[in-house]
Amino acid sequence: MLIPFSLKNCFQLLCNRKVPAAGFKDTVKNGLILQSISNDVYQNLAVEDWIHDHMNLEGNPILFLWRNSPSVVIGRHQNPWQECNLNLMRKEGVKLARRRSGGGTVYHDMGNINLTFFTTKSKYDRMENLKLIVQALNTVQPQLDVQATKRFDLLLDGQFKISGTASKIGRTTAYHHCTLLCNTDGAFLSSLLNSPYQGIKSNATTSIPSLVKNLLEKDSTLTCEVLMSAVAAEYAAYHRIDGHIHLVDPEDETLFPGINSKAKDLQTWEWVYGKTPKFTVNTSFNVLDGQSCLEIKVHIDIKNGRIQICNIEVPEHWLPLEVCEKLNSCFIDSKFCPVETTMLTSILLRTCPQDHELYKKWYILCEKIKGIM
Ligand SMILES: Nc1ncnc2c1ncn2[C@@H]1O[C@H](COP(=O)(O)OP(=O)(O)OP(=O)(O)O)[C@@H](O)[C@H]1O
Repeated sequence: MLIPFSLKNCFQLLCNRKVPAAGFKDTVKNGLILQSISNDVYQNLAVEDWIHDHMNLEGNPILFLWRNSPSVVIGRHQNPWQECNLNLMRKEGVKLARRRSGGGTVYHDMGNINLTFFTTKSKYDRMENLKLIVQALNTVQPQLDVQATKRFDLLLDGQFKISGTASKIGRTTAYHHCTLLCNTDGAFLSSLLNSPYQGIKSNATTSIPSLVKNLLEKDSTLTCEVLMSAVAAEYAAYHRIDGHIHLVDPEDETLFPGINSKAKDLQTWEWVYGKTPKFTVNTSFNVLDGQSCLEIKVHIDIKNGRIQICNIEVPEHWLPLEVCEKLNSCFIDSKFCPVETTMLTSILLRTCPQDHELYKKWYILCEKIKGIM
């Protein structure tokens, strides 16, 4: 008996089943195309996690299309302080997300499409997916010169990056996700992906900056909507599946049981900042001492996003050693993150020296150090 087609049927049958139910193959027609109705980066990344963890993709590849409100997305093994301007992001309300896949940092906004290709591990093939995108682009605009590179980027006119790739390979399933720049704010992208922090040393993966360009600059008809439809049509033709794009709500627990807790996990400080590979900061700054300038040196070791060692070197005549050591120890175990500095501020204020002059110096140093977090 053929089961009437509904997305919920598909999901229930594909979840945790080694073999699709009898008749089901005809129903799902060997694959699905989904599009998120949410523009929240954490919710959309949670859909990826959920599909990766729960679905049987044997013979049933899935294409997931999604877009986000302004967000910077770092790779699994990256250091956000090295990759982006966190202060600017906070000021402008740009979200920071750490994805589960490796690779470099990309900027998402509503002018950027994200495409996730889910397959079994054995069917995972990034070049095949990129060729499919190129084919879709050529269908809507045959004059476009787009090539896939060995690094799995897509280049326009041989030099401008329009797509970056990353992937996650699990025990049985895998996904390849990539971006596609249609009409992104390029100037904003550049300023956000420019770290102002000095003196960071780490083994984290570093991004490889490229010149980027929007497809819309080449042809004003190449909007995100047009490109999403074109890729979906190409995908359907390639896999010989129903080309209908199913809209999904990443908050729908009846479709994705447990998904909201996945989205919550992706937003935690422990995941976004705490997963940063250990790193050190060696920096210095000047403070005024009457008419002259004093150099203050700072060395900080950070592990799991928390300060393990903090050494502030100040000329003793300016701030007595015992006061400086007290300040160092206040920073130990605090989260290296400006969002968390309100808590740190209260600790620092509770422990600051009573003496008015010392208090002023203590305060200047605290503000300078918080500025590098
Ligand atoms: N949405 C985007 N689409 C394409 N390129 C982007 C986008 N956002 C930023 N970029 C460019 O890509 C650079 C990062 O590229 P990088 O190769 O390090 O990472 P990636 O493309 O995510 O993945 P991978 O490291 O796996 O290739 C950024 O510095 C910027 O020049």
